[in-house]
Amino acid sequence: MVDSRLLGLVEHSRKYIVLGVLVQWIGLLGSIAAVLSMSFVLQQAWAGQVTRKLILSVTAIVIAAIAVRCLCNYAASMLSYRASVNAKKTLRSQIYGKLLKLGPAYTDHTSTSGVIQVAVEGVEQLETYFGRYMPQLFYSLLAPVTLFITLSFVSFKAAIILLVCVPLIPVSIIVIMRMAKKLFRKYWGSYVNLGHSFLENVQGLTTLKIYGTDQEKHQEMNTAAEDFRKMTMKVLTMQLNSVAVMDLIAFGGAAAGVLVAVSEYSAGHIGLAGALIIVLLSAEFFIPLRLLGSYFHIAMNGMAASDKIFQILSTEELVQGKKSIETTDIRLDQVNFAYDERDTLRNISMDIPQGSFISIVGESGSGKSTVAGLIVGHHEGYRGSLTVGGTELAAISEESRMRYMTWIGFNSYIFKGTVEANLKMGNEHANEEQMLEVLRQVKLYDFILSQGGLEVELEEQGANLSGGQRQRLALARALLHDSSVYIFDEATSNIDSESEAGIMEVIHALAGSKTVILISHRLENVVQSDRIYVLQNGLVAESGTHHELLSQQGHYAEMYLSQHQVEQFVKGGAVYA
Ligand SMILES: Nc1ncnc2c1ncn2[C@@H]1O[C@H](COP(=O)(O)OP(=O)(O)OP(=O)(O)O)[C@@H](O)[C@H]1O
Repeated sequence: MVDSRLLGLVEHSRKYIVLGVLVQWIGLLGSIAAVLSMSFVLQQAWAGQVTRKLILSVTAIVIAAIAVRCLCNYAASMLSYRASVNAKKTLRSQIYGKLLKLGPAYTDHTSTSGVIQVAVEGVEQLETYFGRYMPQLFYSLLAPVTLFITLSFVSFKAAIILLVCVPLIPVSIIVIMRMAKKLFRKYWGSYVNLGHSFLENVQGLTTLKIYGTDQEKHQEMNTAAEDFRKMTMKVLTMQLNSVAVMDLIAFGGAAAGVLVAVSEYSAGHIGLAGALIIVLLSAEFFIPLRLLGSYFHIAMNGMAASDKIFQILSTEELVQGKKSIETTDIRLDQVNFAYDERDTLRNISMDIPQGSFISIVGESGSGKSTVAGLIVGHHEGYRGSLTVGGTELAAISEESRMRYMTWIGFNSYIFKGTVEANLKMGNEHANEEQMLEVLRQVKLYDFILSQGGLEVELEEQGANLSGGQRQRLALARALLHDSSVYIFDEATSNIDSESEAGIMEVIHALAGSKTVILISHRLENVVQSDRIYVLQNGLVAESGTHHELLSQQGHYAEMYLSQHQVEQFVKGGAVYA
C-alpha cells in the first residue's frame, strides 16, 4: 500500500504529507471536542439541568471546534496540493534529466510516445497518490486509534467492536489491490499502445496517404482504441464494485456502532451523553478509511504508471567519465560492438589524427553509422579500445566530448523559433556578424535575408524550409559550434545536388583546419580524403587513399567504378535529353 520507491523519489513532498496528516488529526480533535460538548449539553437538557452559562460556553466550544475543523480542512487541502505539485515537478524533472543523460540513445530503450505518456499523463495520475492517498493512509491509521481511546472512556465494549470492524476496509483494499494489479498493468499497456500507434500514424500520415494505407492504419487505430475502451470499462467496473464493498463495510460498521450504543444505553451501562457520543463518532471511525478506498483506486492507476516511470528511470545510462581532453587524435584498436547477440562491428582499428580528413564508406548496413555513434559516445559497451587524445572514451566527460565533437546526421533537427535562436544553439555567444558569416559559407545568406533576416520565424522541424535549406542551416549551426572534430553521417543524403555541392564545399574547406570524419554513399565526395576506411559486414575490409584503394582493385575500386559509370551515364543522358 506504500510504495517506498516512489516515496524515496520525492523527498520534498514527505514533509507536506506529514503536515497534512497532522492538520487532519487536529481537525478530528476539534470534531471530538464538539461532539463531547454537544452530547453533554443534551444530556443536561434531558435531565433539566441546563443553564444559560452552560449553553453559552458549549456554543463557544462548538463554534471554535467547527472553525478549527474548517481551517484544518483548508490547510490539509493546501498541503495536499503542495505535496502533489512538488512530487509532479520532481518526477518530471527526473524523467527529463534521465532522457538527457541517456541522450540520443534513449529510443533504444523506450518509444517517444511512451515517454510522453508517462511524463504527462502518468505523472498526473500520481497527483492523487501523493496529494490525497498518502496523507489519507496515515490519517486512516491515526483516526481510529484516537477515536478508540476517546470511546474507551465512554464504553470499552463499543470501542472494541468499532475497532474490530475497521480493519475490514484495508483488508478489502488489499484483496482488491491484488486482483486489480494485473488489470491496471494491462490498462497502461493498452494506453501506451494506443498513444504509440497514434503518434506514429500522425507522423507518418503523408507516407500512409501516398501508399493508400491510411484506411488500414485507421482500422488498426480503431482496434487499439476499442481495446483501450474495453480496458477502461473493466477498470471502472472493478472500481465501482470495490466502492460498493467498502460502502457496505463502512455503513455496516457505523450501524453496528449505533446498535451497540442503543443496547448499552438500554442496559444502563452508559448515559444519554455516552450513547450520543458513540452514535456521532462511530461514523468518524469509518469515514477516513472509506475515503482512503476512493483515493486508492486513482492512486493505483498512478502506481501502475509508476512502473513505467521506474522502467525509464532505471535504464542504464552511459557511464560518464570525468576527464577532459586537450588533443583530439582518435584511435580505435580492435573495437567490437553488438546491439544484440550478434557483433555489428568486429575488430575495427582506425587511426584518425587531429586535423585529418577521414572517410568511412561501405554498403548499407556495413556498420558506418555505428562506428560514428561509438566515436560520438552514443553507444556504450564496446570491447577493445577507443581513445581520444590518448584517453579512453568512457573516461572523458560528456561536456568535454560535446565541446570537441560535432555530429551532423542526414536529418538534422531544426527547432520552432527564429533562425537566430537555432543558430545560437551552436554557440550562444555568437554575434550577428558571425551568424551571417556562417550563413554565407553555407550559401543561405541571400535566402535568409530575403525572408527577413535572422529574425525570420521557422516552423517546427523547419517545415517552412526545403530539405537542402534545412541541412545547410544545420551545417551553419554546426560551424558556429567550432569544435575540433566534425562527423558528417550521410549529411548530404536526400537533398538537391546544389545543396549537396554547397555542403561538400564547406566540408572540404573544414578539412583544412579540423578533423573531419565523413560517411558518404557517394564516393566522389571522399576522393580527397587523407584516408578512406572501407567497411564490409562490420569489418574494415580495406583502407588507404583513393588512389591506393583504386590500385588495389578491391571492394572500393569496384564500388567507385560502378558509381562513376552510373554518374557518367546520367550526365551523358542529361546532355542528350
Ligand atoms: N539501434 C539498433 N539496434 C539494433 N541493431 C541496429 C541498430 N542500429 C543499427 N543496427 C544494425 O547494425 C548494423 C549496422 O548499422 P549501421 O547503421 O551502422 O550501418 P550503416 O553502414 O551506417 O548503414 P547505412 O549506410 O544504411 O546507414 C545493421 O545491420 C543494422 O540493422
